[in-house]
Amino acid sequence: MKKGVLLVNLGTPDSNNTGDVRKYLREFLMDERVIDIPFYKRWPLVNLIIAPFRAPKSAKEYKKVWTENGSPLLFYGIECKKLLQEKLGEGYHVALGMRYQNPSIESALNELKKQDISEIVVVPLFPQYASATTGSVAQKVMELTRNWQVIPDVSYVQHYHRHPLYIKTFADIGNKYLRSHDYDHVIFSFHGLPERQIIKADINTCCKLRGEGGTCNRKGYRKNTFCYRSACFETADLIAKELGLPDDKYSVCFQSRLGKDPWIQPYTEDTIIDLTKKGKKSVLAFSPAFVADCLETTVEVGEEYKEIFEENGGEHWQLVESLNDHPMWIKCLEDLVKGNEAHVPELFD
Ligand SMILES: C=CC1=C(C)c2cc3[nH]c(cc4nc(cc5[nH]c(cc1n2)c(C)c5CCC(=O)O)C(CCC(=O)O)=C4C)c(C)c3C=C
Ligand SMILES: [Fe+2]
Ligand SMILES: [Fe+2]
Repeated sequence: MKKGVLLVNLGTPDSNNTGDVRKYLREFLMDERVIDIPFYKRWPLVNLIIAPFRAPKSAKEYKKVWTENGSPLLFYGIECKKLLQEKLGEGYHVALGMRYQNPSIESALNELKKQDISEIVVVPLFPQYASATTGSVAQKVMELTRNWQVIPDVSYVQHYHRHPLYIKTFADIGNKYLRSHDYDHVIFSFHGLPERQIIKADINTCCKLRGEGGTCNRKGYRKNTFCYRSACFETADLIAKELGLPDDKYSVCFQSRLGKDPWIQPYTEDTIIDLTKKGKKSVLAFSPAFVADCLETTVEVGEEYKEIFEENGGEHWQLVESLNDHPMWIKCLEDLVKGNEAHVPELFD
């Protein structure tokens, strides 16, 4: 019998046309774990306001990242699936599903069902746990498998922001830039989340106890590995340690806010403006919540934040590209599938 592996990323539109982008946004944002408000409020907000108004603007941005291979998020997903399959060999069958749009998680599970599979390891392509991403993937897999005649043994990789190979791969890619230019500062810009969502996930009270709108920043936050905000700060500290960056040489911030509710802070835009006020002229920007390049890295960090930096007096802005199909990242995926205990680096002991 083979072991099944289900790689899952967020998903991307089928094409960069406004219609497909609108369809994608509707499916994505109607997920109750993403916009976590009651259905009767979510439906009009998504279908009558956000999706129709955002789709044309987003389609323009998707056109900028689209390549001859389509969306990079999907392209690198397919590459990772192929390379991981080669690495794992015949005892495994690797399938790829997207939480929203295509290839769907349902199609990937059906592919696995046709194999002689005894168990499935689900690897969400999100290093830091969030209910909106990892949680949503787990819920979908449970919904889809609950009526199978033979329910497989399914396990979930919940987070891997501490995995040394994930950390080292980002450091390796970043080092390429650090060796060739003397940067004044480094930023780690993570995808944001509504503040209320991390409060809801606050199983160890790390956010609530730290006050200031529920913050749990910096040292001593290691207990709750399911707090997205904590995990982001820890990720940045681990990459910075690997790069040998002193504390005052890097900042952590959160991008991609949607809507008017407070999201986790500091916001990337504010951090950039702050840095320019402090006279920082050259900045290297990591975006480690993403394991593949996508709209949020290439356009948002690589172009939009660069513009803000330059408008405010900055001179040199460089995005560190994502893990994509880096061999050390594929090795990390192999470790995650095989349940190899990641050595947890001791940061603060
Ligand atoms: C890295 C993990 C991600 C978290 C956490 C996340 C939460 C989250 N996102 C939105 C709204 C949007 N996100 C969009 C794009 C997008 N988001 C992620 C990942 C996470 N999202 C990725 C990988 C991408 C890029 C997809 C691609 O095809 O390139 C978008 C759509 C883009 C746009 O129209 O500008 C929206 C909208 C919310 C509300 C949320 C948490 C609640
Ligand atoms: Fe997102
Ligand atoms: Fe927290």
